[in-house]
Amino acid sequence: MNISVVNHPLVQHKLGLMREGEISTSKFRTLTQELARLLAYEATRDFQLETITIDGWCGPVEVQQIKGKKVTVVPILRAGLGMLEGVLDMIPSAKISVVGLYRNEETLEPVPYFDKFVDSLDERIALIIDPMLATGGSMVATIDLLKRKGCKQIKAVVLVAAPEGVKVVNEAHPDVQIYTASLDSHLNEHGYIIPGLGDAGDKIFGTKHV
Ligand SMILES: O=P(O)(O)OC[C@H]1O[C@H](OP(=O)(O)OP(=O)(O)O)[C@H](O)[C@@H]1O
Ligand SMILES: O=c1cc[nH]c(=O)[nH]1
Ligand SMILES: [Mg+2]
Repeated sequence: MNISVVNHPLVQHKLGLMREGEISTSKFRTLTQELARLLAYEATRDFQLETITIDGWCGPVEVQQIKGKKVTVVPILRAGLGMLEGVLDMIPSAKISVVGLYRNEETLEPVPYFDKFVDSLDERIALIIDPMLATGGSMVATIDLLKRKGCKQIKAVVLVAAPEGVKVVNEAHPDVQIYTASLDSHLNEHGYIIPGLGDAGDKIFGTKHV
């Protein structure tokens, strides 16, 4: 399976804090951004470097810089917005493409309602961000959209993934690597990840799930 579970102690500790049932909106939001930063760090580990010479304080000095990688970060609305600032902290020059999808709570199918992509997607690596990968429908739909626009290099960064969703993404798009803080147990009968985090969008935005 194309999945990297980031087992760094900071990641696991912060994820543990997020699982608290009565967590406040403010704490959940802060931890989402912190985890997004750490997962972005891992998801960019294979970016290549090149050596260049710059004018240093005592003359020319060789330094390393990331080689020709243009990045677009792709938050899936709404909940993906909760990770955006954290990822941009690590990749400040990234351009942002937005995909709006919500999951129909009865059919569990993704319903598209918005998209806006940056240009030159064929030259960019896309980092899709969404806290939850449940059935995988929303992630597959987003990857489909990006590929249709010419994007060739795509990674998915999620806080928590369900095995069912990972399988769906792997089967549809075996070239897409998934980075996550946890591969959880399973989905319940409503398509929620167990143990999961509950409804991440509602927790980030402070809306009540009824
Ligand atoms: O893997 P899937 O089964 O497709 O489910 C995951 C999707 O569901 C959630 O979004 P939701 O539909 O709740 O929208 P929201 O972000 O607006 O709350 C989550 O943020 C993912 O986008
Ligand atoms: O567990 C889940 C599944 C979908 N969306 C969420 O926010 N949480
Ligand atoms: Mg939601």
